[in-house]
Amino acid sequence: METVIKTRGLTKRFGRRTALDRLDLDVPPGVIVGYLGPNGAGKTTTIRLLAGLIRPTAGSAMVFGFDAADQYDALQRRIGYLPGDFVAYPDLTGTQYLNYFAHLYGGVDRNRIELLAKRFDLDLGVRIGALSRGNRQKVGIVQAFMHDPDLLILDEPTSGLDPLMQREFRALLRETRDAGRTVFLSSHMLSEVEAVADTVAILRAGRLVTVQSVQALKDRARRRLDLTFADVPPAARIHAVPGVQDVSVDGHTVRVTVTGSTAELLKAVAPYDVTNVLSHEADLEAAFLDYYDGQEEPCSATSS
Ligand SMILES: Nc1ncnc2c1ncn2[C@@H]1O[C@H](COP(=O)(O)OP(=O)(O)OP(=O)(O)O)[C@@H](O)[C@H]1O
Repeated sequence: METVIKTRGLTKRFGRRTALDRLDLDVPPGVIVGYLGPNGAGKTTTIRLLAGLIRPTAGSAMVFGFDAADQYDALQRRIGYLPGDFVAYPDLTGTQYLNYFAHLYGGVDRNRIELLAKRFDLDLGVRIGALSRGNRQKVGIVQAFMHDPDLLILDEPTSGLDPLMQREFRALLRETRDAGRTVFLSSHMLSEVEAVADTVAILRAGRLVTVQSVQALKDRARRRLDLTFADVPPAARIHAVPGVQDVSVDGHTVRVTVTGSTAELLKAVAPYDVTNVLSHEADLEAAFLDYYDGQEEPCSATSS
């Protein structure tokens, strides 16, 4: 299977500042990758490298087997790019602006433009300068998707969109993925990508910290459990179970926090006549913040 994005030792320095440090990343076709990291982590730098807008200081970024920095012409039609700071010519209407890009792409199905605009409730007859920030962002979204590219590279795509439009946008991403396209989107908010991404790659201070499936991230996240017993077991018995923390007893109910699988805990308490188990949502945010704030060390992970 053709690898869509393949970076090796991809590095970008601005003067003495290393914005991106030896990134090794493989993205297969037909997935949505959420590229996450705190402000200044290097997300936009990576995206600009992949879109061929800046040249790496070292290493390489290959997209569909072409060098993103040197062979952009071969890639232009296959990539849909939405910059984080989308600005368009304010004096043009949406239609004029999109027609201009459609021409650059060598022609685009007008119907598709109309459908996308309608879907996002965007009036293409209005001058871009007169649109609200969210509506300008929608022009950028239509521009990125209108030529039905094989790869979407989207920098903070939902910024400025209201919740209804964010939901519509997520639906569009899923359809795009289900049609076999690949989506690479950056965000600094886990909640934004959790709902839609198959894989998350987490970047911190220019280094890739981890690449894993959203499911794997959930599986290793902390989860709160309330266990109710007819016959409460000794707290020490529960404390002894690997991954268990924060044990508190309230009458017949024992509250615990478990990291990873809850199977060991359930096995350990089985002899004590459990009458009820209440499992709260896994705290994905906490697992994610561990990566953000340096609890988890960087690795040179490669996704598959
Ligand atoms: N053109 C530039 N000149 C100098 N430094 C830059 C330039 N572009 C980025 N940087 C620096 O590189 C680092 C990474 O920036 P980048 O914009 O890639 O981060 P980011 O993860 O996209 O952050 P944010 O979430 O705030 O958008 C930052 O320290 C930034 O100041």
